[in-house]
Amino acid sequence: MEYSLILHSLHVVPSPHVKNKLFVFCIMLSLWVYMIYCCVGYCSTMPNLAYGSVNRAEGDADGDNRGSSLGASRDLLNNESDLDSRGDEWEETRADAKALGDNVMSSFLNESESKKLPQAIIIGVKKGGTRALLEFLRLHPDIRAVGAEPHFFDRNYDKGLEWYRELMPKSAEGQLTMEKTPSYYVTKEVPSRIYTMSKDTKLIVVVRDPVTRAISDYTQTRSKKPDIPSFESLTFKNASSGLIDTAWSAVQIGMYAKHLERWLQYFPMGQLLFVSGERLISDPAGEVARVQDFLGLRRVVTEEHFHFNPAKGFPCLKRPEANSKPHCLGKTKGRTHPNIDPEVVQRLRDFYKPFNSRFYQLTGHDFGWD
Ligand SMILES: Nc1ncnc2c1ncn2[C@@H]1O[C@H](COP(=O)(O)OS(=O)(=O)O)[C@@H](OP(=O)(O)O)[C@H]1O
Repeated sequence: MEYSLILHSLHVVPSPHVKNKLFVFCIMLSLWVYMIYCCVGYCSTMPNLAYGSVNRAEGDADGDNRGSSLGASRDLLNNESDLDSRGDEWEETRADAKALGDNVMSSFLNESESKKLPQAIIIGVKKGGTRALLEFLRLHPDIRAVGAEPHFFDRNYDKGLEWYRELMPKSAEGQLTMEKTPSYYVTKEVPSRIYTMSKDTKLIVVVRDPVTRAISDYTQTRSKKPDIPSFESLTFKNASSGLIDTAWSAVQIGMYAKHLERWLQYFPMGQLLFVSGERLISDPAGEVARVQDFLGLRRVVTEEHFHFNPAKGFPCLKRPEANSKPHCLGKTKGRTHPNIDPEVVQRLRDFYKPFNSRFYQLTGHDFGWD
């Protein structure tokens, strides 16, 4: 009896009324799923206001160097930088994890998006303002940028171009792919390697007064290793000679002309853009306009995207369309510098003078550091 009932129920044919209800339910369900994917996809193609996540993560990352996801660190100039950049990578990788999630969703709908090798790279300089520039540019809808520093051309070159491409976010036709790794500018092997990838790569360098840059570099190292010797003693080869120690990376990076000459063996001057780190703070919209022009993009990021925060002393980002609070970079950007003996500062100024003059001559631009 039970057996025949089961058989009967298996062969029950739903009435037309039930069929209609099922049909409508299926349509509603598909529409609902489609709308959710649309919303997520739309969000990921909006200008990327990653500041919030960078900001939060920076607070956590300060003084903590765990979690570098981009391979073993190796700095060709000075080991201390390994420690420095790992902290940055950690905070930036978290911002990227979010971007990656967004990418997965948006590409679900847009099959035409693909990962591309970067057509433009911010190659330096360390402590010049590279993070600020990249975050400003990420507001542009035609730019897709990886937040973490890939260090492909200096530390991870043996992993191959496919490894590098995989790190990039997906981009649609007409969008530019970018990355920033400030150590590229001073690493001997990098110009030829980028040239081998593509001789058309656009190169952006954020430069800043080399003396302030050196102090900023030292401040970052000291925040991780409080016991290092004083800036004054590291500046000189030894106390008695009074000779500047050009082997110290904090000093060496600021000899911009010397490094530029290496790049010019591979790339014409017109393929490099030098952004003033000072103007990036005093007139961010002006500097970003130059960068957008250089990249051949519409001037989308403008004055209305910046808000100067007097407490922080730096411009922060805002989205004019949303009435949201401006987002500033975290506390690892814009640190208070220690007071340095003015005599040592002057010695460094004198040391950099010929390098600066040569740099102004090569770039055709006086950055006003002297
Ligand atoms: N908008 C904004 N907010 C905060 N900080 C800003 C900004 N614009 C430029 N800067 C300057 O950027 C300096 C850090 O440079 P980088 O991002 O190139 O550093 S790093 O090489 O990636 O570690 C950082 O250096 P310090 O002031 O020495 O911390 C800042 O002076």
